[in-house]
Amino acid sequence: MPVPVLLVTGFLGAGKTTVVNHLLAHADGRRIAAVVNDFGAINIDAELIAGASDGVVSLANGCICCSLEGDLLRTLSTLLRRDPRPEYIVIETSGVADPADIVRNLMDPVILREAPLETVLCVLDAGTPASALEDALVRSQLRVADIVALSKLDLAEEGAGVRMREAIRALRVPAVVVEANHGEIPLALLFPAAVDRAPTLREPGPRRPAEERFETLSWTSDRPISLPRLQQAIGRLAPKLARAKGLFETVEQPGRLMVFQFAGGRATLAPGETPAPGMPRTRIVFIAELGMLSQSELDGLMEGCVAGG
Ligand SMILES: Nc1nc2c(ncn2[C@@H]2O[C@H](COP(=O)(O)OP(=O)(O)OP(=O)(O)O)[C@@H](O)[C@H]2O)c(=O)[nH]1
Repeated sequence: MPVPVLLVTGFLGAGKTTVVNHLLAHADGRRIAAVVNDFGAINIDAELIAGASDGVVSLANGCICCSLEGDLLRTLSTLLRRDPRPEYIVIETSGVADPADIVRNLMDPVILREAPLETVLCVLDAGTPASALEDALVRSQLRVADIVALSKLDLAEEGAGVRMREAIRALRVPAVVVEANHGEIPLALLFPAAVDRAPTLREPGPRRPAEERFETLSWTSDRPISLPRLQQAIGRLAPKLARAKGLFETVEQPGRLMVFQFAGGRATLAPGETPAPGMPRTRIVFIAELGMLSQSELDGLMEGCVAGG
């Protein structure tokens, strides 16, 4: 039996991991394998994806639309050889990935037969400004979508949903648009009931490598972080950042990890798990357009956040 693949795309911080997490948490016993690609050296997303019924495979330190394309195909082959075989495979791309290249790779005849690309889901922050919808990467992510999930409607202005639907229609995106409240999308929509039909052949657009536009810097430490100092540092870094996320222990609440997210100009903190032995207590990745942020500037600001720093 072929294993249908769901490809989840969408810009940095749009809400892809939230959708994948929701999907895995509502798998109802279905074996769903997740392949998660974080562009940086540390794959925070793989750690944030909990409750995966058939394991999470993490692809880090590169982008599956650029340098890791071979890794993706090898990973899929390995997943297909698992016993028992997964019933579904979800691939979460990094927010900087142009899915056109991934779709092209998934059109490989063997993969298409064994793990056909069933659905491409693009998660779109409902608060995305009109100008950002003109961005070539965002357009490419939208253009390959079968379904566009509008996230963060709870944070967006009134009427944002209607405006986004109109904007998507104006871009001639041939997708079904749904609302995803904190990642809530019915599984049946993403993996329609198995029908005996040939997989859809797709014609992706031109290549646009993500690694030429964004870079990921990371910062790790074994010392806890002072929250007020971190807030100050993030305030200074914010204008340069496209996205940041990480896990850290605070001076204020030792022994417990906090999950830090910076997306769409908004920073949030949520309680996380207890720190795993052997892992640095603080791991944060920062994604910026090339040349916007240097490692030395980042190190300087972040070193100032640790206790006694
Ligand atoms: N209020 C609100 N927050 C949301 C919603 N969906 C996602 N978020 C938050 O948005 C932030 C980014 O969500 P992620 O799911 O990590 O985004 P992502 O697209 O996986 O991010 P990258 O993989 O780094 O590009 C997190 O803090 C989420 O909790 C939503 O519907 N409402």
